[in-house]
Formats: sequence, C-alpha cells, structure tokens
Amino acid sequence: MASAVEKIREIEFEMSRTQKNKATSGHLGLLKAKLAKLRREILEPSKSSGPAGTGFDVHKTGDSRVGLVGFPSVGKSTLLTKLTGTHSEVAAYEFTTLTCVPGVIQHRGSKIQLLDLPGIIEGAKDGRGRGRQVISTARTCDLILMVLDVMKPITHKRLIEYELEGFGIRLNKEPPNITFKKKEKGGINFQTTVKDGQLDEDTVKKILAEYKIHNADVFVRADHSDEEFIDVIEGNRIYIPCICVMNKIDQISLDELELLDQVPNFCPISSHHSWNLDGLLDMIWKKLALVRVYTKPRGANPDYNDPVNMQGAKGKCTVEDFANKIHKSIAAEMKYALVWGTSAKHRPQKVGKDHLLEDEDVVQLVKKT
Ligand SMILES: Nc1nc2c(ncn2[C@@H]2O[C@H](COP(=O)(O)OP(=O)(O)OP(=O)(O)O)[C@@H](O)[C@H]2O)c(=O)[nH]1
Ligand SMILES: [K+]
Ligand SMILES: [Mg+2]
Repeated sequence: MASAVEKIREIEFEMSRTQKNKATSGHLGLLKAKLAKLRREILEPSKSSGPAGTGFDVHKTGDSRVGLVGFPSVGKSTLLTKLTGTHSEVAAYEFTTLTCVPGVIQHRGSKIQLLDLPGIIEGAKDGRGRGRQVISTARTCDLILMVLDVMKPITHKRLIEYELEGFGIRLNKEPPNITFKKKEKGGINFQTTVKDGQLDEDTVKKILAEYKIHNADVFVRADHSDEEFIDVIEGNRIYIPCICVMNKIDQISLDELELLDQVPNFCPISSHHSWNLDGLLDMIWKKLALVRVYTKPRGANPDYNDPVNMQGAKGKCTVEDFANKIHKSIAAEMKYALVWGTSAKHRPQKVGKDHLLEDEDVVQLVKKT
C-alpha cells in the first residue's frame, strides 16, 4: 500500500493538472481536505515511528519565546550569539547546530527567550533531518524569525513557509472568521456574508463529506479560501507572527538593500557585522506586542524597575490577566482596579476586570472587604 507521503505526492500531482475554475473548485477543495488528513496521519504519533510532534526539551523562560528557523548556514547561530551573548557554535559547514540552544534577550525590562535551532531542509515536516523536532519547537514560539541568506534565491522563503504550514503553523495570519459547528441532524446549513466569495455551498459540502460530516452549521464572515476552511475543521492550527530576517547584507549593494528594506515584515541585517540589530530588536518588540504593567501598592509609588510582562492575545491584556499573572487567587478577591496610563480616561480611572490594559500602564488592585 502506498505510504502517506506517496499519497500526498499523488494528490499534489493531480491538483497541479486540474485547472482552477468555478466548475473544479469543489473537487479541488476535496483534494485539499484529503491532503490535510494525510498530513495529520503523518504527524500523529504511531507505534512504529515513535512519538512525533515533540520538540526539543528546553524549558520556557522569560516573558516570551522567539525561535530562529531557516536552512543550514544562513547565520542563525551567529545571530543568537550576537543578540544574547550565549555561545552557539558557528561554522561554514551545514548542520553545525544539532540541538536547541536557548539564550535571553533583555529588552526594555522584558526577558525574551531566543532559541537557536538546527537548520531545516526540504521535506523536514515529513521527517527529514531534525525537521519535525525543529518545527514542533517552532510551534511553541510567540514569534518566528525566519532567517534567510540574501545571496540565496528568495524562493527559499516559500519553501520554509511550506514546511511550517505542513505542521499546522500559519505565519502572519489571523484565524479565519468562520464559525463551524457540528450537529446531530439537519444537514449542512451554509451561510456567508460574502458575495461571490471563494467558498460556495458546493465546495463546503464536498469538503465536509470528505470528513464524513453531514450535519453542521457553517457561517463564513470574510472571503476565505477552501484551505482556510479546512484549517477550521482540522482545528489544531497555530497562528504565529513572523519576521523574515535577511542576513548577510554585507554581500549586497546599497540599491539591493534599499529594495529589501521596503518589503513588509522583512528585516535586513548582518549578524556577523552586527548591522541593524537594533532595527531587528525594534521589530521583534513590535511583533511580540508585549504589555508591561507596573504595580502600584496602596499609598506608595509604582515599582518602575519590575514590570509585570504580559503576552496577551495580540497584545490584548485585561486587568484580570494582570491579576492572574500576579497570583491565581487575586482576580477573585478583586473589587475594582485603579489605572493610570494610556488606557485610562481619567487619572486614575476606576475599572473592572475586563478593562484592556496598554503598555506601561500603572495598576492598583483594590480588594473586596
Ligand atoms: N558574510 C556573512 N557571513 C555570515 C554572516 N552571518 C553569518 N555568516 C557566516 O555564515 C556561516 C554560517 O553561520 P552559522 O551561524 O553557523 O549559521 P547557522 O544558520 O547557525 O548554520 P547551521 O547551524 O549549520 O544550520 C559562518 O561561516 C558565518 O561566519 C553575515 O552577516 N555575513
Ligand atoms: K553553519
Ligand atoms: Mg547553527
């Protein structure tokens, strides 16, 4: 019997021969659903191949975790050493780094854990090299730095994305605005707010049939693709921000550099010469959207040296998140909070636990008596 990898190749071949139009969109959707199921089969642990999908055994420390992902010898270890001072072996040959090496970036009162990882190769997600371990670790990161060598073809960016996508990672994307609910009966109820969008009732039904789902509510609120719908059904997708770090710019011309600098989410640097590392740190900071909150005890000044750092969902942190970060029991004991800073309308503003905090707010929690 053909292995999952062989079946994937066959389906990919069939897709490449199928013209993309309204008449084939249902069939293409079904093929993509088959692909997603096969990929899951590969990733799920099986007795013969040992546990799949486990990353390197490195503890999470600090306020957030950033991972260095890229092909071999693009300069990941050089960058780790420059940004954190932690030594990681650098050499001109490929696969110098064979394990995960953690370092810490101290920036604006926050501790950011940076992970150096072995280089990945094409086919990594299907188990080549240390690929699966690397990508499983990437799944645990709050931000991915995709390191690329500017002298290599830019198509490498797409190749890496493809490897990460195969492991359920979605870069610089929001979760699809689709509600999907399985039911006991009543058939498929398809609704959409989009006129002439990519997803029509026929495609949705074909995809669901491939999953043997015959009763469900599907509500599509934006122009999403069949692949995004499959992501919602599969459910285990992870949405991670990403910066494309274009390394070794000491080898290109100024004109080329100016072009690179204009691409969104690109950050040109030279690890070896420490060029634009401050620019990279700024981008890391923005992408992580960390929220630092200073605690103010009653009748005393806030402690500006020791902020509570929060990595909310896309920088969204509530007073409740803040209380929980100090101690599990505090949120329940809280009556209200006083907030100073950009999120407050008055100085201070009296707020409840759902109030959204912003970076550098000062908070005093007032307990129930
Ligand atoms: N010209 C140039 N060379 C660089 C730069 N950064 C790193 N290198 C060189 O690129 C080679 C590979 O660097 P490493 O840091 O070992 O790369 P890596 O991505 O960690 O490699 P693996 O661990 O093997 O995957 C070394 O010879 C470095 O000196 C740079 O900014 N410019
Ligand atoms: K190397
Ligand atoms: Mg290395």
